[in-house]
Amino acid sequence: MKLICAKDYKGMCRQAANILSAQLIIKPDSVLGLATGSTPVGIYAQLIDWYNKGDLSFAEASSVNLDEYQGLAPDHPQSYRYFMQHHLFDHVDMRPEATHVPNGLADDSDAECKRYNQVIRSMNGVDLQLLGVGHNGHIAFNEPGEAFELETHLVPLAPTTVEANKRFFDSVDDVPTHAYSMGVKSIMSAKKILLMVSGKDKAAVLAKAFSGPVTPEIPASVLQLHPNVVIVGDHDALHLLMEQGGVE
Ligand SMILES: N[C@@H]1[C@@H](O)[C@H](O)[C@@H](COP(=O)(O)O)O[C@@H]1O
Repeated sequence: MKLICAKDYKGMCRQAANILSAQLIIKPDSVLGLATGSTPVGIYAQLIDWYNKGDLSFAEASSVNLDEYQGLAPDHPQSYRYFMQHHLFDHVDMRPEATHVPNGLADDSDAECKRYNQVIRSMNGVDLQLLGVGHNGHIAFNEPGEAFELETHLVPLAPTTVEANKRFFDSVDDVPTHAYSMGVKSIMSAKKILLMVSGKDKAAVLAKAFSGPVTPEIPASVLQLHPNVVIVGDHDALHLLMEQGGVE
């Protein structure tokens, strides 16, 4: 596990964008596992900037997103499909048919999970998986207590996750109660994982995840078992983990 500590959010986004763009330069047809949330907004902005300067192309790449709220249409401003269009896809040369996000409006949730697993399998593995972490240690929408062997599944969101995400909606009642999420097993099959963490409020969970035991109660702790993880964060998020010496 490698730890990169930047002084602030801007610096960490630049470092993370360096890693993702190096991946695309070395392997232009990379399969990128992409994430949503407020943390990755800055890496996408940096990548768009480099794309506009002609330094980067997504033309041969494809992508698979971690999750999507059940019940939200792709053009709903809080859907993760909308987020990806708005923060990345609409601004770069990624082929629209090469971008994949679960369908929040699927009638049959079991069939949608199977379809999405099939999409992931047909891509022969994710080359680089971008990840954030929730305050309770969730990765994608894998909430505490969920089995590590799950692939894409429908998740009832933890009350703390609904609470944390209500800032994006008009009221807490508008936050969907369920989401489609890649499972821990799908995430762990990526060849490389780039975990981004920012802010003081993530410091405690990060330290628990990487200097404590591997346990489904803190889903991010499973990343200790992955052979190729880079954590990129700002000092606010990483200082506790570094003090505890949790990462060699
Ligand atoms: N499903 C997403 C996660 O993929 C994300 O990592 C988490 C943290 O988001 P933020 O980066 O806004 O703190 O929020 C959501 O629950």
